[in-house]
Amino acid sequence: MHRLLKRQIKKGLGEEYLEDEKLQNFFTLIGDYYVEKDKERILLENALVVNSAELTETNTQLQNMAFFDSLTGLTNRKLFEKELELTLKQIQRNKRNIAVLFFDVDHFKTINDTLGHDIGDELLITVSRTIESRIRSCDTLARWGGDEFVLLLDDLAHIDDCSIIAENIQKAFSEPFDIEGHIIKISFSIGINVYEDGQTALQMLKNADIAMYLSKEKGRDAYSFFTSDISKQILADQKLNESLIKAIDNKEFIVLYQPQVDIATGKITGAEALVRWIHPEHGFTMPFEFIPLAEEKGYIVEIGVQVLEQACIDMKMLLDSGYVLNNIAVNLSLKQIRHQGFVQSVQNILNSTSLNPSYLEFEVTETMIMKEYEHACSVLDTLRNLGITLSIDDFGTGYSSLSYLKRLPIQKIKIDKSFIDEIDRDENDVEITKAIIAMSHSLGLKVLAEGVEEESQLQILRQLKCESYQGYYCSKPVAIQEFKTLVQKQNT
Ligand SMILES: Nc1nc2c(ncn2[C@@H]2O[C@@H]3COP(=O)(O)O[C@H]4[C@@H](O)[C@H](n5cnc6c(=O)[nH]c(N)nc65)O[C@@H]4COP(=O)(O)O[C@H]3[C@H]2O)c(=O)[nH]1
Repeated sequence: MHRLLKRQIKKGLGEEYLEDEKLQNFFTLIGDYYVEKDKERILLENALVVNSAELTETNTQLQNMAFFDSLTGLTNRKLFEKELELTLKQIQRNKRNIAVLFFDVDHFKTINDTLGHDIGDELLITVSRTIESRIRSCDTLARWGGDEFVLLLDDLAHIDDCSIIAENIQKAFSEPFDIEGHIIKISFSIGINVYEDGQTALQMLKNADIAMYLSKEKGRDAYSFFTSDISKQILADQKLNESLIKAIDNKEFIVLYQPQVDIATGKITGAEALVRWIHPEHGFTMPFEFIPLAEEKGYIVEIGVQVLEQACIDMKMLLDSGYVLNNIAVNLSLKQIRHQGFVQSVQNILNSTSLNPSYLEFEVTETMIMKEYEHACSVLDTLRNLGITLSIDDFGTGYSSLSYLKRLPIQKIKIDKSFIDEIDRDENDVEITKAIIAMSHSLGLKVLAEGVEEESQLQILRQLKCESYQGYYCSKPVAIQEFKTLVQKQNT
């Protein structure tokens, strides 16, 4: 027992209380709690002013403060940890299945920021009551902090019951809630750790938290079980994240160029700029290995600036050296379009590199535009007004809706590689490609076919009056020097 406590118990309540086991436990816990919170002294004095008749009531109040969350009334973190430790001790003697579930409310910050903290608080109370209504009395639900909750499932008949309970809870949140007139729909990212021999309370909680992050990566509104593979994956992601931050500072990215070819003349008319990362340890790293994380974390905004700058510098150099080319195409991500300073940074790069905007083309995908249609349209209108060309990448894999195409300030459609792969064997692909080309032409748009690898594919595209293509048939993406050689060879 804490020395100060001992002294105060002796002074306030008498020596005999020192032997009271219940009281010792109670005070030790309270002492622990407030030592952490730096409020030990105040609470101890409060606790010891009481006489024995008042002790029970004061105990209850103090216990409430120390072990329960004041907003939701749920068990708090401290008590949950103690209960979990106790349960783990019990299962050494009496074997049974237990699991810890870690819950995080998806996008809670947005709700708090937009609707205010009072609504956020009400929502957390509703969340608590709703989860409570879906669990058994032997389970313990606690508020971990902020918008995080933990659940201890005790005495599970079968491990699979964890999934059933998680799905049941998800189902309880499938309909929106009415919080003081605001209709709010929420979901959870859930991580599950099923107890395995030797695990400590801390490990169980940490593992459930790691599994919760996997659910976030899956796109939220999901539950995931902890496995040692996940742990490796999360560690690898953390490492990738750290090296990506360094890569931006150290400018470790290079830009390759894939030729775009006029089908009628066979001449290279432009190129698509494709980023590569020269990782200091792993070397040449392809976009699929880092672009998804860069998009998720928002680093794509800075990487995009570096790629755009390099592409504009190289295009200007090519034009100044006498190469006859029409365009340099650069991929855009949704995060870039959303970024407030994006249009200004494009303007700055065009100014500093002195590239005429009519040579620059931005590629956007249908899916990206549909996610934020109004805002995307307004940014694309501004870019178009600067004189930049806009094209739709991966066409045919998203919405492919005529009405939205009509509204967008685009000049070119890039037919997705998946329609070209078997165009020389599959009549359906020929029909789809024919329809896309006819529709694009009727809207006054040019068409480029992606992923052309064979002469037989090119022949069909020629018959279908597709203007240009890109693909390994001409060249893989190459460094600027090699691109220059290709243009010299092909265009003379
Ligand atoms: N098998 C095969 N593949 C072909 C052929 N022709 C082209 N490709 C590949 O198809 C991808 C075309 O780029 P994308 O659709 O814009 O798809 C790009 C784009 O979405 C993204 N990406 C690349 N660079 C950037 C960038 O600077 N910014 C952003 N936001 N995304 C980028 O990464 C994706 C993949 O880029 P890459 O790995 O360079 O892969 C490139 C290219 O190498 C072919 O004939 N056969």
